[in-house]
Amino acid sequence: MTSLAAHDVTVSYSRQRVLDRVSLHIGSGETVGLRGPSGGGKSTLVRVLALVQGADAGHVSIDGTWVAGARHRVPAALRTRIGVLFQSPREATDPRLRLDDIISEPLRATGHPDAAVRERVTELADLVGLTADLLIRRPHAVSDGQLQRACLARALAHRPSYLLCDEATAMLDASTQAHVAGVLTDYQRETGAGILVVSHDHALLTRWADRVVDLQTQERRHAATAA
Ligand SMILES: Nc1ncnc2c1ncn2[C@@H]1O[C@H](COP(=O)(O)OP(=O)(O)OP(=O)(O)O)[C@@H](O)[C@H]1O
Repeated sequence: MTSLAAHDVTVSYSRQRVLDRVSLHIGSGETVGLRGPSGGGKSTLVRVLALVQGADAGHVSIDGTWVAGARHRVPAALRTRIGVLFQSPREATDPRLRLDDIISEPLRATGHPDAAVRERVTELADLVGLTADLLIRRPHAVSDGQLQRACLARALAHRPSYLLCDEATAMLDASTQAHVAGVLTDYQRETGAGILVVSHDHALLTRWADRVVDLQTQERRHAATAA
């Protein structure tokens, strides 16, 4: 099965071990929920899976290709197969950029020509429901929900095979939350993408995910094995 997977990933910050031999896989077409206590390392695991943060031990594989190291050593062709959506769109965007520039960032970074970028931005804006008048505004002039839609468009820019959603709908009102979930579900149906949904909201996870992984339970299992 094709999958994005963490294999025995361990991460510590100073002396604090945040992830201890954590393994998790997200199969193509599958939606996996991830829950765990606050500060338990969920966002750290997302960054490791997104290939933007290295692990102290263990590694990540994407469709059978094993990856080691942090972002700068990972080829763009692998990185662009993973899209990430974070909780706070304001922290995840440059306040000086217009929404259309935010959406086009990953395409420009990989050297797409201007005409192709413009065409793809229009397509993505349509997909997430952003009108032309919103695309020329900067983050301060749009709502959190509108900005999160731009972040969703940016996450989909390279048509990723895997999408990691880190509390991505937690700050949104119910209707924007449903819209974002709908766009992701449609995208998954069309492309067979695998999706990881990190959330504290148990009801949301059981409604949305095919299976739910509890980070704490997984780490306790290791502790029991080691004892
Ligand atoms: N770059 C960093 N440097 C030092 N400590 C960090 C760093 N990033 C995270 N931490 C710490 O690691 C622990 C795990 O953080 P992380 O954000 O991964 O957990 P989380 O499960 O996503 O938490 P939450 O559910 O509250 O968002 C926390 O104690 C956090 O303070």
